[in-house]
Amino acid sequence: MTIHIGAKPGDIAETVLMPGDPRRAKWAAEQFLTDPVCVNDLRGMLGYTGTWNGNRVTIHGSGMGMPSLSIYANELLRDYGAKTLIRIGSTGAMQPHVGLRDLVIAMTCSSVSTPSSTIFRELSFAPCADYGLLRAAADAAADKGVATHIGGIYSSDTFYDERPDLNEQMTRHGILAVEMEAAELYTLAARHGARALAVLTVSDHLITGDALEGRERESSFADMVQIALTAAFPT
Ligand SMILES: O=P(O)(O)O[C@H]1O[C@H](CO)[C@@H](O)[C@H]1O
Ligand SMILES: O=c1cc[nH]c(=O)[nH]1
Repeated sequence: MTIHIGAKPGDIAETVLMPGDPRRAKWAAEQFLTDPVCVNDLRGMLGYTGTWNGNRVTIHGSGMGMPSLSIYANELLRDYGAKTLIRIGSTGAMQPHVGLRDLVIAMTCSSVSTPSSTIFRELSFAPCADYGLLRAAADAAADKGVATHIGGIYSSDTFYDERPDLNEQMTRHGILAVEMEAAELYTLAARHGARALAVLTVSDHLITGDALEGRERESSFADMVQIALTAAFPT
């Protein structure tokens, strides 16, 4: 047990899927895992371990924003020996050609800051995905026929953003979409010699203002979870 995760040693699998929303962790575990067992509920941050196609997997919430994800990812990597972390999250599209329900796989993550920024001082560290996971997720998405965009994303510290000028610069520089956790996830994985990837579903569009309804979210989130699992355990 750590300060924020109540799981016993051995309760957490080496592969962990991390949605921001703890209830998405419960939903995904119930939908996709065989014999899921709740291994953490401290602070309501749910984590489940079960198997997928015979492979042991944990699905654990990260909370919203990099400070929250950083706590859980640090403890999963340092104290529970996690080796592969895949974020499964929602994202807001920043390009006209990226549509609602499309998948975005984050190759790199730009940010204004992350909880790790202070250790880099003058260095502008470039958090990037594990290439093997990225390639496997791209293959899985292609096999499934899901519209998918692979490239740079923006990991923001704010949901209610007051910098339209910054968003304009990111759109201008090809950033596909915005979310709030992946840059720190990639940085921590690099520090701990682990693999990380973010597979995201477009839930809303910053340019058009369109947004998915609740039911539509569920079905497109299912594609994302399946693709993340297939990427973690390619056949
Ligand atoms: O759907 P999740 O995984 O929570 O991800 C996105 O949604 C939250 C904001 O509503 C932030 O956590 C953002 O990254
Ligand atoms: O962080 C997020 C997630 C979804 N949509 C957004 O606009 N921002």
